[in-house]
Amino acid sequence: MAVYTDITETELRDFLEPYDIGELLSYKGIAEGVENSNFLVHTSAGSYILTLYEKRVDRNDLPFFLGLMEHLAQNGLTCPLPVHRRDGIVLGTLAGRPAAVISFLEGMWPRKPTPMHCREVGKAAAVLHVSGRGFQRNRANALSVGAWRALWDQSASRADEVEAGLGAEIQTDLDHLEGNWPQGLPSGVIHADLFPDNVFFLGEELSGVIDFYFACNDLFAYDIAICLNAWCFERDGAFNVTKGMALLDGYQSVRPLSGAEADALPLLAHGAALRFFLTRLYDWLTVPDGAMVVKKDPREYLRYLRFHRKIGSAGEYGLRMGEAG
Ligand SMILES: Nc1ncnc2c1ncn2[C@@H]1O[C@H](COP(=O)(O)OP(=O)(O)OP(=O)(O)O)[C@@H](O)[C@H]1O
Ligand SMILES: N[C@@H](CCO)C(=O)O
Repeated sequence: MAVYTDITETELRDFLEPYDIGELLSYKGIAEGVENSNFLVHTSAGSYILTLYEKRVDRNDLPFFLGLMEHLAQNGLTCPLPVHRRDGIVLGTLAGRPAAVISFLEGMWPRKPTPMHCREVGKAAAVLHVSGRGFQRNRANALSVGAWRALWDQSASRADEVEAGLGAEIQTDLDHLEGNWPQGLPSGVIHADLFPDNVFFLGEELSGVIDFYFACNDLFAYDIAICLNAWCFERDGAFNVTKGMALLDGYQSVRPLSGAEADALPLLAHGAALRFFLTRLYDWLTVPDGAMVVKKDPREYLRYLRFHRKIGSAGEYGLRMGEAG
């Protein structure tokens, strides 16, 4: 359970007092997620999510994340809305952490994504990219290629605990990705963590996207690369090209890719796999004492990055240029 910081009922009642969301009836920690502490809060007015922002979230970034949710919701993407207090403020402090209340979104995330889910998430990613265009704030991607070496350095000495001989392999990847990372591709606001557990469905309908706490300005195609990793591999580590095709067709039904974006996709997918491998590895080796959190296995992403190294062109992911429908 990702509850790094616990709260008492009294603290919560005091925190909720400036909001117009009725009387507190119950609350409980949410047994999912690895980044922040989340609570489901029931009041006489309905259900809400209370988030206490933890280690990877910089308080100065919160106006970007919370403002972005409002902007996207107003421009065609279904996502949670931050709840404003009576004085208009959306960000407070609870148990020493920055904290916000956001609206509760109905739906379930897909435990076994199908090509239908992949097509819908591809579409939603493109809608997000297009809807984000007028958003006035900017946030650099703190976990892009320039940050990976420092992240690796924090784990490198213990990486053999995960797999012997990993050091040289990851160094080679870092050199290759740093030396070849594309410049000048179309960019804007990206989600940067669009995994199945952040996308809700009601039946076959995508009912909303959550968890904007890695959102940033970066290459649109990098967001697609993250999705290919998160949605299109099977449990046995095999890439499912039918899912890849569905995801890329779904994306291109809203925003077609340029030739340069298509050419860059294998490298971006390789980089995306390394990014999630590195954060998982760091957490695997250093998760805080006392936290109840299900750690994610870095080896899953090690398999993926080994796969991407061998990809010659985006067609191998199922990309069809000029013929998506
Ligand atoms: N607006 C919402 N409506 C309904 N449920 C939500 C909402 N926000 C969060 N949740 C629930 O809380 C869980 C964790 O939320 P979230 O993914 O934002 O946490 P996190 O710690 O940032 O996780 P992650 O590991 O995905 O980064 C979700 O899987 C979902 O069950
Ligand atoms: N989606 C991430 C965790 C949250 O950043 C992962 O699966 O590693």
